Amino acid sequence: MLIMISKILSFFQTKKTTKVLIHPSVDNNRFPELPGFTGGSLTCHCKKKPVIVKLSSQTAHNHVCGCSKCWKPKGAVFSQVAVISRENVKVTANENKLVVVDAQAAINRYACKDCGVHMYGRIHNEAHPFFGLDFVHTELSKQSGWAPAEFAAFVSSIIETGTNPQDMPAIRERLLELGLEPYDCLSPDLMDAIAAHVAKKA
Ligand SMILES: N[C@@H](CCC(=O)N[C@@H](CS)C(=O)NCC(=O)O)C(=O)O
Ligand SMILES: [Zn+2]
Ligand SMILES: [Zn+2]
Repeated sequence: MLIMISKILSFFQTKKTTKVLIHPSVDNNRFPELPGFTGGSLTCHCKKKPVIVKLSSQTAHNHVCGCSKCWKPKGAVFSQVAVISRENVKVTANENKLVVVDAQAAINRYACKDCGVHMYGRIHNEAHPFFGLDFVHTELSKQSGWAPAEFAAFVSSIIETGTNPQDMPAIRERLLELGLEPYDCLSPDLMDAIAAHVAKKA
């Protein structure tokens, strides 16, 4: 009987203390974007000769992404990724260290070959609905003022990289608590933009 009581107690204690972690940029405070913010620089994790990418505008549609292809910082379950016009993205240092992770993917992700950090993602197919937009991780910037994450995309995909399906209700609950509406593909705005692009082409 005593063993049973202690098992029940420890279950509730674990439940209370287990915190669902999403991504370091959203787990605690999400800072609002700074009006008039005009960009900053992304730096990879290399101590020596880091790759630097200059972004010369604010980003849009920042979100957390659960897909297996987007770069995640160590320990994070989700990636955080935003879009920006490709003309506002310039590699300003150590471009020779960048390699494309998967040339067959719609988004070519340019990663530092030494530290593995993805510096930007680019779509080369002009017919793609998001052609002209690059994908970036603004947490790689020291500047503050970036637009914060607004929603959670590809949530079910985290199961593909090892999340236990049983943990999904708690993860979706936490996302809602953070004000990050969970979607299993992109947000309705972005899905509508894709569908409108397809309809226009048809
Ligand atoms: N379930 C898949 C989803 C992959 C996926 O479709 N990712 C989205 C969000 S980043 C995408 O647009 N991918 C295009 C690409 O990676 O080129 C996975 O986790 O690998
Ligand atoms: Zn690096
Ligand atoms: Zn993704």
